[in-house]
Amino acid sequence: MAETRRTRIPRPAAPAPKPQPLAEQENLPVAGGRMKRKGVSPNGKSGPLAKRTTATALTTAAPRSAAAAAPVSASAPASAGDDGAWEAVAAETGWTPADCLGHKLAFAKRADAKAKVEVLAAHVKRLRAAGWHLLDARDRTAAEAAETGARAAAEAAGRREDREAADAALQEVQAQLGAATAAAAQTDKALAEQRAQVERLQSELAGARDSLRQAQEAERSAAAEGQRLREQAEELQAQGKALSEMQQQAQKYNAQLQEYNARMQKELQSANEALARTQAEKAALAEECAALKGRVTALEEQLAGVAAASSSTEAARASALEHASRLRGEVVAALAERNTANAEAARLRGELEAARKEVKRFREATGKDVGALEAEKTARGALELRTRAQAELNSNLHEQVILLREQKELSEARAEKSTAEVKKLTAKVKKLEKELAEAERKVVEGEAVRKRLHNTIQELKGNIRVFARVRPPAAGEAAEAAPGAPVLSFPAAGELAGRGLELQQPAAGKGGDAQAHSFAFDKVFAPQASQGEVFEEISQLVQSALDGYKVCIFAYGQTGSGKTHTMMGSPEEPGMIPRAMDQVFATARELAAQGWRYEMRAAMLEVYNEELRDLLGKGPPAGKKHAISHDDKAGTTVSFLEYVDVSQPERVASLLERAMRQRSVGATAMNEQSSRSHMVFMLHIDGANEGTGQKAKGLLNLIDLAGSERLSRSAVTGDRLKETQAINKSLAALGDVIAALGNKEAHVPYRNSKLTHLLQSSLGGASSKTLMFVNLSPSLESAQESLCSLRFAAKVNACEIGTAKRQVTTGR
Ligand SMILES: Nc1ncnc2c1ncn2[C@@H]1O[C@H](COP(=O)(O)OP(=O)(O)OP(=O)(O)O)[C@@H](O)[C@H]1O
Repeated sequence: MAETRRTRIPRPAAPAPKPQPLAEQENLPVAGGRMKRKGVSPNGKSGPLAKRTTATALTTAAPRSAAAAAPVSASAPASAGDDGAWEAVAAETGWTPADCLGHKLAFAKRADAKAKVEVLAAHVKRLRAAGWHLLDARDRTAAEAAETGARAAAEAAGRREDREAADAALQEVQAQLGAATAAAAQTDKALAEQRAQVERLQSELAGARDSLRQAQEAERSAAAEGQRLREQAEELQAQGKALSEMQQQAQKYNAQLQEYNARMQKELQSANEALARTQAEKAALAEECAALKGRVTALEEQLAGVAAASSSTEAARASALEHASRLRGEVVAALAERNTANAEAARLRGELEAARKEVKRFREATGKDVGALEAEKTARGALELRTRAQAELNSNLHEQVILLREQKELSEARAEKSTAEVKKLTAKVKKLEKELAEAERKVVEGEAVRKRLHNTIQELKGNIRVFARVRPPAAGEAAEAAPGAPVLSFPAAGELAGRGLELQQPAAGKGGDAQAHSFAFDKVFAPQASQGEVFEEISQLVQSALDGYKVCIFAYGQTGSGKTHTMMGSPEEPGMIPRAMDQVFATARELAAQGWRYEMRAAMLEVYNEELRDLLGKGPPAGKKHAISHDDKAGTTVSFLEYVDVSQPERVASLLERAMRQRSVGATAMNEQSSRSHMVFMLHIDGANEGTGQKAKGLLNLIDLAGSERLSRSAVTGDRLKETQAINKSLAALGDVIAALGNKEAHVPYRNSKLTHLLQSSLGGASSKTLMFVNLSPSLESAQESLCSLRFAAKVNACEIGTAKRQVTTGR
């Protein structure tokens, strides 16, 4: 039909669509209908649709008979169509163009030739309309094909350009990455130098502080010694003064005593003399009295003789009377003399009595008698001796005072020297402190640069990273796929050194070939890598939690591949969790110098058979369950979960021990101590900077996942089978979440497992950073499991999750 039409009315041939490469066709975007509807070719010129319009115009312009349709057989539809109006024919007959082409004409038996010709002409018109219609359809299809081809070519060109631009951007990013890495290395070096300088300055400062402390101590002890000596000297001086006063007083008293003694002796002597004189006078008077008594007696005898003789003679009596009167005169005189002597004796007796009284009075007044005076003398002698001794002591003390004064002067000189040294040291300390402050400022600046670079590198590398770690072979464990071909090997040089890993899968049967599978990750740790080396690589990530990021580090791998060893480790070789805690505390202490204060709360729980279990607390009350909730402000919370304040680092070790004891441990055919649950350590970090008013809210999740082995291999039944199914389900859910994040899907199936629901805010959120360890056993019998783990890890590694933003708020 098309060909027939082409002979009658030549139509411009539509350009054949260019065949497109399959890949490009596959890559065609679904959009494009808009251009088709508008009838504009992708290059902007008139496209096939325009051509079709031209062809239609030609057809319309062609002379066509307008004969009316002749009646045909009763079975044929009535013809009323015209040349170009297939739609009219179709409306009239209800045919499709194929019906029309396949229609057989049937004439009425008695129809004459004219009628037949008319029927024929009418059918020819219908056929022509059908032909035109089919040609139009072909043209349209060809035009659409051409349009699609052109658009595909344009889009392919666009995609090529995009790819080239992407390549250029990638190169630029790689160059940036290189530059950033170099800058980071330089900064690290500068930081290390600054740290070394700070350490040197700190040690100098510590030395200077020690010397200063020593000097200050020496100064203090010298001052104390000086003070003690001064006090001693003052005491001695006071003692000396008191002693000299005492001595003076004693001397004065002594002199007084001596004076008094002399006076008393003089008085005693005069009293003794007076006594002796009085006694002598008394004796003389007694003698005179006795002599006078003898004379009186003799005179009385004479008188008696005279009186006797008077009787004999009167004359004699007169003379005798005369003599008697004379004698009487003499007696009177003698009596008067005797009275005088008696009066004198009485006076002397009175004097003696007075002298005695005086002596008595003196004795009473002094309480001393001669013996006492002797004792006084002896005491005075002793006093003199003491005085002499005191004088000696005094002179000794004086010498000591001089000595102490000299010592004091020496100490003062030393103290002055020390003070000068202290001043010098203080100035040095001040200088060192200034240098230290400067160095610390530089460190702070370096720290800020480090953070920036770390985050830039992290952004460039993507916020989900994968590290592979292969444990050493256990005793008796075969680790070769074929002689000399280890199951897991590591490229020692080239681009993949430190990042590449090759797995040799043993031949399936005899004569088969071993298969090699190559993988590349962000980092690969060979069996000899120590815990410290591994931690070194994640320390920056751990640091991010203090900077306000939500960090999630988990260990994935089959049972017995070294997950628990990597995350928890042993007391001899502590794993990532204890090391991370140490680093967090150490860094928090360092950041305190920049005004940061942190509050840290830890919780530990396990996800066992899709149930949460608190490893530190008692768990929910009977009939209740732990419930997970996420809130922008409060972050992730789990009801009835015990959060422990770990601002004191000493508490962490015992917490980890407690949690590990509580963790569900069961035995499988793979590992006698296989952990059958996912263990999650959560550390909430709330930081506030007093100086700047900044606040940072970070979260560190460290997860030891349960073993990922396949059911067939772990040979478990019953409860263990249920456990393994639950583990596999949650691991699959974790993979799905990561894949959905990587594909930027609108819905991320966090709620498909308790583990992913719990980690929702830390996986793929705006401020989250994720690292996965894929732990591998080097054993031959684990090769298949290792391959599964590596494939899972490779899928995770291929995901690119958006740029993380730290949760820092400013302002008070
Ligand atoms: N890097 C390593 N260096 C030395 N020994 C290791 C290393 N990794 C693992 N091991 C040892 O291998 C054994 C199994 O390791 P581990 O218990 O950590 O495995 P796992 O993956 O946690 O197993 P499960 O999933 O059953 O808990 C342990 O005895 C552990 O000490």
